[in-house]
Amino acid sequence: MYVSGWFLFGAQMLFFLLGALFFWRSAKRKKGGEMVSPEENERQMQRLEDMRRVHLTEPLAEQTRPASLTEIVGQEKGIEALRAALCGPNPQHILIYGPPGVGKTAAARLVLEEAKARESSPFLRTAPFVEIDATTLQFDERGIADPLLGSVHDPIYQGAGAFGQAGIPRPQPGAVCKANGGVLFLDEIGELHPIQMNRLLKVLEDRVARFQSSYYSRENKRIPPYVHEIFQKGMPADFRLIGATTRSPRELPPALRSRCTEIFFQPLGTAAVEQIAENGLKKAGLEYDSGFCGKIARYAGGGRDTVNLVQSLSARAEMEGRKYVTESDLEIVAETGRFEPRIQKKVERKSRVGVVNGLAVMGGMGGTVLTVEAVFHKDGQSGLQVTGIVEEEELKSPHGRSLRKSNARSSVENVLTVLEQFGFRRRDYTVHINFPGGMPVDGPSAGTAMFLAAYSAFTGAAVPGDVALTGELSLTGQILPVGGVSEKLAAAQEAGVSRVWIPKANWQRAYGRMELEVLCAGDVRELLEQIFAEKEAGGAVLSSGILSAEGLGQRE
Ligand SMILES: Nc1ncnc2c1ncn2[C@@H]1O[C@H](COP(=O)(O)OP(=O)(O)OP(=O)(O)O)[C@@H](O)[C@H]1O
Repeated sequence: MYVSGWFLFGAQMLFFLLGALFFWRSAKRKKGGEMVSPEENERQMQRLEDMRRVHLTEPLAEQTRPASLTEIVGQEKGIEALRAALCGPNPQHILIYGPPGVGKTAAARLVLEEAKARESSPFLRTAPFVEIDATTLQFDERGIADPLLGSVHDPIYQGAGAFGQAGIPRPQPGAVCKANGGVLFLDEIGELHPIQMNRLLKVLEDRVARFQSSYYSRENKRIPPYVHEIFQKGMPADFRLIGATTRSPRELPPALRSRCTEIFFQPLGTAAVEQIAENGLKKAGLEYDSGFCGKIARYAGGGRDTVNLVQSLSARAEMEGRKYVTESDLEIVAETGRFEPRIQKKVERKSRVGVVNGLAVMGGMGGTVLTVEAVFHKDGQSGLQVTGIVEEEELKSPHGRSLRKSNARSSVENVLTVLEQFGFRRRDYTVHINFPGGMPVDGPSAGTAMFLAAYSAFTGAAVPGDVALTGELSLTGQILPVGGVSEKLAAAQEAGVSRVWIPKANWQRAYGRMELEVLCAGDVRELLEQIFAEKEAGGAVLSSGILSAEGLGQRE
């Protein structure tokens, strides 16, 4: 019993000494800044080296990435605006709107390179381009980790590190500081959490990112001077913001919009997609029959889709040891990649009664042609039916979900009131207005198209199929200005429209240089005079050029 007591005491002492030795050694290492043993460090360095030695070939998507602004197809006006906003002596913050995969990121990256090469630009040759995607930023109210704005690594989260043991909070710079002196490209900026957005706006204003921590004290002598400096004066964050979004302008905070130059990138038309396909096939060294790029354009909605398709085509050809690609390759690739053929809405050129092409903008996705159909029955009854509209549309945003109600129905009511100026009496007619295609219809800007369809159905005057219109209608028949005219004109051109009427107040000289004819009118009488000028419909033309129900023998 006596011997075993001594034995136990000896074992305890040995255990204690070994523990003390271990803690002494590790404390010594940490004091010298050594967090891991030299052997472990060596092992990890070797692992990194081994990983770096592995190289796959450069994906075609990288090879085909535009290397200069001239290689970006179909965005000439957007690029011109980007250059003006960023390449001068006083670069602006910028917002780029446009559908996915049409070259927004590629253009932003390249325009900084161009700015850097200019003498007058404040961007140095070393100016960084820092890219971050707002959809990957998770908002954390405690701000423990914020890759965009930066955060403070408090000692409690630093564990056994030197700063943690000394109780020193450690500022972690975010993308706003990493972009100092260059460009911060924030993709999908519309998805940013509202609190993060407000903080970002503050950084834009101050050009400094500020850090706070309850562990920070000015009196703490153990805090290194550079950390004191950061807590007291902030960290420089002097950059130009380029935000890109697929949302429409009204979905972005006005406070952000008012600080930025807004630039719109267009959806890519068939010709642009064909050009991108051709460039991609050439870079991949593939041969193809003439007309093949046009077939690719049937499946690809944008530049990224095109590059992806070309990449898959190239992979197929390579697997089979071929240097050419065929239509059957394209069909297989499109089928397996679920590339749906693009519905290329082309307008019918023939004149029809009660059928008119309107124009609309679908969020950030660009313009589209929207058909309006009207049927009037003179059956001595009064009735109005509006069909084909999406009455309610759910909008998702970082603020939550909201419902947007279509006001197409009330716009039709306005249209009928204006039509009363032309002899229409509600009590005598059952009116049916239809919007084929089930699209969310923004009533007001489709006002003139609805009016023309109703006027045509009422009078029996056929409307040429290659005409399209946009414009809001007032109760007195004035045509009021609308938004998104450029996008609408691009969509009209793509759909084969040859003449478009827009509100007088929207007229710009540049529209006069477009392939299609752009005309404008201030009120419905002017519009009707222009559309039906010298054109016989139902055998009756009024001296003013405006057709009346009386003159035409209305459809019963
Ligand atoms: N207009 C274009 N001209 C030439 N290539 C294009 C064009 N648009 C897209 N591409 C090709 O698609 C790739 C992806 O385009 P990019 O990332 O610039 O699109 P994005 O508009 O920024 O899309 P997202 O909104 O999805 O980020 C580019 O690297 C390029 O290869």
